[in-house]
Formats: sequence, structure tokens, C-alpha cells
Amino acid sequence: MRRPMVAGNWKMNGTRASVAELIEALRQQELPAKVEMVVFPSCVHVSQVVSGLEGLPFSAGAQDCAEQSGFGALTGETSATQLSDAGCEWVLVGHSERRSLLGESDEVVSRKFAAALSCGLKPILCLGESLEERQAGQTLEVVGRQLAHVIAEVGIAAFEQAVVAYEPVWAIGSGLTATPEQAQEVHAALRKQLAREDQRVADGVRLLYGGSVKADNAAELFGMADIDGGLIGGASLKANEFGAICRAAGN
Ligand SMILES: O=C[C@H](O)COP(=O)(O)O
Repeated sequence: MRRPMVAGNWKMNGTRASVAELIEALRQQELPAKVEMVVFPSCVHVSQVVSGLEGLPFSAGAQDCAEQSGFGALTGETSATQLSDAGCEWVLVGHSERRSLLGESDEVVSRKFAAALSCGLKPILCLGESLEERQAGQTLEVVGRQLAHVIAEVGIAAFEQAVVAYEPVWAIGSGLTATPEQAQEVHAALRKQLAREDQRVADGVRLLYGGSVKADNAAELFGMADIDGGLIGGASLKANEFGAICRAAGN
């Protein structure tokens, strides 16, 4: 039985004051014990969030990490070593905004995934196709390639510590959500690909859906057989909405 999970990616949003308000508002929410809940603040707010979440059933993660672990002369980068030291338990790798806007290749994403694991952080591997790729009928090929690169880098056993998030690029922040059937088709294909390597690992890996998930569409998406929860962007910045999505994952 896979434990449902809801992750809130706050992206490049928030100030110290608004982050404090959001945490306070989350404190007022009724939250389901059976759902694993994580928030991913901007790097500059990680320490504030880690201490602010004390007593709340959330853990904290970072939105990215450097390919290199440890310390060194890499201006502007933050290593998984530092994120772990700051109290992060999770890290997103390969979010489509980093792949498309910052040019992260499958190779870079795979090395970040490996770096996270080597420092004890649990990675959420994000993958997904663009609108052009979907229209060209390449969705399963694209996500299959993105997943295969990481499996080749770290091996299938590493996925016992990891989560995979399918986020069709055309659905992110657009208000266009994949239908539950579209999302399920991709999730089933990803699980099958993992199962070709190791059935037991594939059965245990949580596959999250991301892309315009809201309180009013979450239950239908989370009701699909291979959708184990969500990676939420915009809606995770509103405590009421995020709380409702977490509750939908617990039903
Ligand atoms: O990481 C989260 C995704 O990019 C989804 O963002 P969104 O819920 O605003 O569409």
C-alpha cells in the first residue's frame, strides 16, 4: 500500500512575512494523518520554514540542488549537503521550469538526483512532455527517456527512496489540467517501465501528478489507480486550497 503524498512547490514566491502567514494559515487547517505532506519554499526561506513547521505534519524540501555535493567554489549554487544540514528532507530535481528555462539536460538531472541521495535527501524526479511533444504523439517516449536516464545513473534500487512526479508542461500554471485518464495513462506507463527493472520497487514508488491541480479536481485525479498524490504549484500558496487538496488525497 503506497502512502498518499501531497507536495507544495512554492516556486520563486514569498517574503519572510508572507511565508510566516502561510505557515500560520496551514496551522488552522484540518490535515489528514495518512497523507505525507511536504512544502518546497524558495531556498532563502528554508530555515524559516523548517523552524516554522515545528508541530505541524509537514516536512520541508528544496526546489533544486547542485550536481556537486559538499562544499566548494561554486558561486550561487546550494549543495544537497547544505540543504540536508538546513533541515530539508526532500528535493525536487528536473522540474520542467529548470529543464526548459535553465537548460537542464537529462544528464544534469540524473547527477542532481544522485547527489541528493548521496546526502540523504529524498528526490522527487519531475518529468513531463511539452505541448508540441504531446501533439506529436511523443508523450510516452519523452517521459520514458527522462526516467531511463536517471535509472541508468543511479540504478533501480535508488527509487525506493524517491518519488516521481509527472507534470505535463502544458498543464503547469495554465489552468489546463490533464484529464484523469490522460494522467493515468502516463503514470501506468512509468510504473511499467520501473517494473521492467524491479517489480517490487515499481509497486512501492509513489507517482505524483502535477499541473493545475486544484481543490475541485484533486479527488478525481487522486482516484486513479497509479496516481498517488500531487505536486502542487499555485494552489499550494493558499492554505485553504492546499488543505483541501491534502484532504482529497486522504480520502
Ligand atoms: O511544481 C508544481 C507544478 O509546476 C505545478 O504548478 P501549478 O499547480 O501551478 O500548475
